Amino acid sequence: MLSLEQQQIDKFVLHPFLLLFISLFSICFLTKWLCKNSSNGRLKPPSPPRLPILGNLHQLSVLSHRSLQSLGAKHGPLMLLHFGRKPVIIVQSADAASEIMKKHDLNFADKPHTRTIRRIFYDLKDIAAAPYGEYWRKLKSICILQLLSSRRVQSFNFIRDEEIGLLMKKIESCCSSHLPVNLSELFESVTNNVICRAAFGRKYSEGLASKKFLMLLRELLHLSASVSIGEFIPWLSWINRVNGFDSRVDKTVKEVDDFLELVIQDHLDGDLESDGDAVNGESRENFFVDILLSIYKDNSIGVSIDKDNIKAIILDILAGGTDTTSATLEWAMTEILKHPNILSNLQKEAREILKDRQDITDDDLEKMPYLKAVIKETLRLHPPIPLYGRIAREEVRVMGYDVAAGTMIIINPWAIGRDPASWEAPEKFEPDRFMNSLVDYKGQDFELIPFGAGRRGCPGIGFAMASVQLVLANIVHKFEWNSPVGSNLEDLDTTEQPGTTIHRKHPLFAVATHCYL
Ligand code: HEM
Repeated sequence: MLSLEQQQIDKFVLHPFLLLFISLFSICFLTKWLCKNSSNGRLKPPSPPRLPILGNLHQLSVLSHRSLQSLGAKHGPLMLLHFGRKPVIIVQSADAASEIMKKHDLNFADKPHTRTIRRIFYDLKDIAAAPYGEYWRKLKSICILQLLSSRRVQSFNFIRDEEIGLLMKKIESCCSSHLPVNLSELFESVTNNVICRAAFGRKYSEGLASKKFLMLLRELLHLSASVSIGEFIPWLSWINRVNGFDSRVDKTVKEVDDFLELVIQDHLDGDLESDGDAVNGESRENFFVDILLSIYKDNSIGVSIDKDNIKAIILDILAGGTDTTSATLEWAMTEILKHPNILSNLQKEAREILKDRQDITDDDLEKMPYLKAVIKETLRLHPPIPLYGRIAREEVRVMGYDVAAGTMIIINPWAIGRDPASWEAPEKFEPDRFMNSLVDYKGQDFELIPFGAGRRGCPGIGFAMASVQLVLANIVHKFEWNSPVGSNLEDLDTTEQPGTTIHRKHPLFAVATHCYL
């Protein structure tokens, strides 16, 4: 007789036929899984099922960073999608981003572009879309060493001071008439004025011709952000010809080119001083157009640059620097107003440093760690460019998966900034998390990469941050803030407007209740 114990053990001892069946079933399952995830012996990243023709395009909403985050939660931080038939790898964790932009940075140093980007940026003669190579290297070094070096950024301090002074006056006049301030509009205009004065030596915000240029710039940004279905499903390219998109691009490109041609000619002829908004007495060799023209004239960098190169670089700087900076200000102020304790911490920090002084200097900013923490927290939760791309130049293995040459890579800094694997309470706006932390946004810490990283990382961080810090410090120091009648600051709407740069859907209005000017 078998003991009860022995009988129970026997229940778990498998019959040899059952064992064989389970082994065969496992081998079949494994082979099927491997076949699905590999081709020609290559192991592909996990991938959601796709539709014929569309691939995974139907799974993307207009706020693609959000749809990709949800898909990534199911399929992992490195995921393969298909846009039409085009394979696209989505990167959504700090580790995966570090593999792309640190370990294999050289291999992923090419940038994707659309047909519209090629048209707008003079056949990729700019910096941001230029293919990796000698030409891009030379332009990037002009950008880092000459246009956007910290010395050059400092040399524009007087422009920032003047423009922020004007901004304060506009807010003050709303304050005395108890009118709500359209902060979104003011942020757009101050960042535009600063960048135009640095680029051209004058601003383009007043007068008919200037306003037209601003509208053109807005249209250009809008068009360059539009990705048509024909990019991924080539036989549908005709749609853009029929719906008027192509002719809209042609018209805007022509008008922007005419405008830039005039600006360049003015600078070549030395006509700048005749303009009403010209910077009085400021040495002209500081402005971006003049620096580029002197390189063009002496042919001093080893590759020749022509007028189209200059126009493309200037457009890059205007397109890449204006919208992103104003979006950062908009989101920072939205979060500050939503969190009254953060506003009062910022005011306390500024007022303790300034005592009875009114004007904030660069030295004061150095002593404002809480302000810097608020800006980092803003860029973590609201990176202005929530998705940016790279192209694999050669086949390479990333996190154990094979990535074929030519594959497009999309990095999602928005999802990475909210990844619970990197951040505690990721959805909360808590600047204090940065107070005793060395994590920074300069491209070394892959959990916070709003400016990208590696060779193609943003060269404009110093330029952008100089304005963001000074505007925010002044706004919180010089005014008390409240919500417009009938609304509550804590309930401020944070809906996003789709685009390459993510702004608020609705402009940010607030009431400046007390002014310390
Ligand atoms: C808050 C403001 C800004 C943000 C969030 C931002 C973000 C970015 C990002 C994500 C990239 C792509 C990085 C990559 O692929 O790794 C980039 C590239 C670039 N940015 Fe910025 N940017 C800002 C301000 C500026 C400013 C003020 C300028 C110039 C005045 C500028 C000029 C450029 C240029 C020229 C590139 C192309 C670099 C290359 O391809 O090598 N950016 N930026």
